[in-house]
Amino acid sequence: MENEDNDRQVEELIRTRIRTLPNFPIPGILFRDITPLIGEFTTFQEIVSALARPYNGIAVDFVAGIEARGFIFGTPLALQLKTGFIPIRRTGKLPFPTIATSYTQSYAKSAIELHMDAIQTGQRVIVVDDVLSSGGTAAAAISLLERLGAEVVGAAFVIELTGMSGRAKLNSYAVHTLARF
Ligand SMILES: O=P(O)(O)OC[C@H]1O[C@H](OP(=O)(O)OP(=O)(O)O)[C@H](O)[C@@H]1O
Ligand SMILES: Nc1ncnc2[nH]cnc12
Repeated sequence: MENEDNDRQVEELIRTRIRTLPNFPIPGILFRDITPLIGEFTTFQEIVSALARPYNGIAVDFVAGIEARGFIFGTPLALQLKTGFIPIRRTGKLPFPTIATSYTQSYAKSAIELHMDAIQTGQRVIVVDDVLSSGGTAAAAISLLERLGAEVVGAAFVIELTGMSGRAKLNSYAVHTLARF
């Protein structure tokens, strides 16, 4: 009950603070700008604590964040859960040998990669990003992690765009989102 009240309060906080801009970055996209959520300490802290809540007491080896906005929430989440952090980056940015994949997300095509030594088989990972929309980005990140033998124990997002079927794309994973639009 206490957790449900907390969840409702955090969802309300996000709904009040998020900034919504039409036609960015391309016509037809209603862009959900998370910068007001991180510009103020208590809001940022509430959001990171809410992201962590389902994983408190669960064995997790790493939080993996997806460039760029996934880094903003992923690194404080890793510190809160006392895990290491794995950056999943756009291709060409990581210096050590990598595995890569290309994907389509809501308004662009892109490619991401992961250092080949980032994970040992069986290590338990949570994937984090700011927005779950089509799920293309998160599914690509999960596929890379699983190619290295990771066990993906959850995928956490600050915002879920419910009309975009990202949750259906990730239906074999435990998806945790803080606010739905
Ligand atoms: O569910 P999807 O349709 O895949 O969309 C979600 C992705 O889109 C945004 O990233 P973007 O590619 O704009 O990159 P950024 O984080 O570098 O801004 C967002 O941060 C997610 O990573
Ligand atoms: N509508 C949207 N707003 C912000 N980030 C997004 N990533 C994918 N779709 C998005």
